[in-house]
Amino acid sequence: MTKIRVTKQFGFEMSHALTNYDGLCSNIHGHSYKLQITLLGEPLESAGDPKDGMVMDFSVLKKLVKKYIVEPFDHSLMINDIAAHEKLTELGELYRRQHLVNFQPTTENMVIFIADKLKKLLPEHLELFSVRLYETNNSFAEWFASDNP
Ligand SMILES: Nc1nc2c(c(=O)[nH]1)N=C([C@H](O)[C@H](O)COP(=O)(O)OP(=O)(O)OP(=O)(O)O)CN2
Ligand SMILES: [Zn+2]
Repeated sequence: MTKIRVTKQFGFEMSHALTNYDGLCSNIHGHSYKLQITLLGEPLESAGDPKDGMVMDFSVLKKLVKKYIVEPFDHSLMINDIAAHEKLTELGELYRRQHLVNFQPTTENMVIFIADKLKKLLPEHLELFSVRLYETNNSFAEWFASDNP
């Protein structure tokens, strides 16, 4: 059987701040993130099956990633919870979409977070091959399953 990689691309708008960072990104600012999810698997060989010829139906992958990643992240603020907690909780009461996370919200840490989440949600016969996240047009981080056995 032949293994094939399939990729679906997504976008979301999110703001963040890099707490204690030694530059402008220590301030709250936003990005138009571009996310690419790649799965590895064998195309189904089952004549007559609605999913014949597919590793995973792109529309099923879209629903999954939108529900668990894109929709919660879109138009939200992600902040490291080592930052002033009380003030952030107050802010959260004013603005609902706030993620207090136990990591610095860099592109690197976000791909780790996204990969960990998606691995648990995929059907067993499919492997999450890679996650690529663009923070700007010129900067991205990638997670590869092969680098993290
Ligand atoms: N290794 C990382 N370095 C930086 C990250 C990161 O996630 N990983 N993030 C930032 C900031 O969030 C910042 O918004 C991006 O930094 P910078 O490249 O300086 O931003 P620009 O808008 O100048 O990006 P261009 O692509 O060059 O237009 C900082 N570093
Ligand atoms: Zn940034």
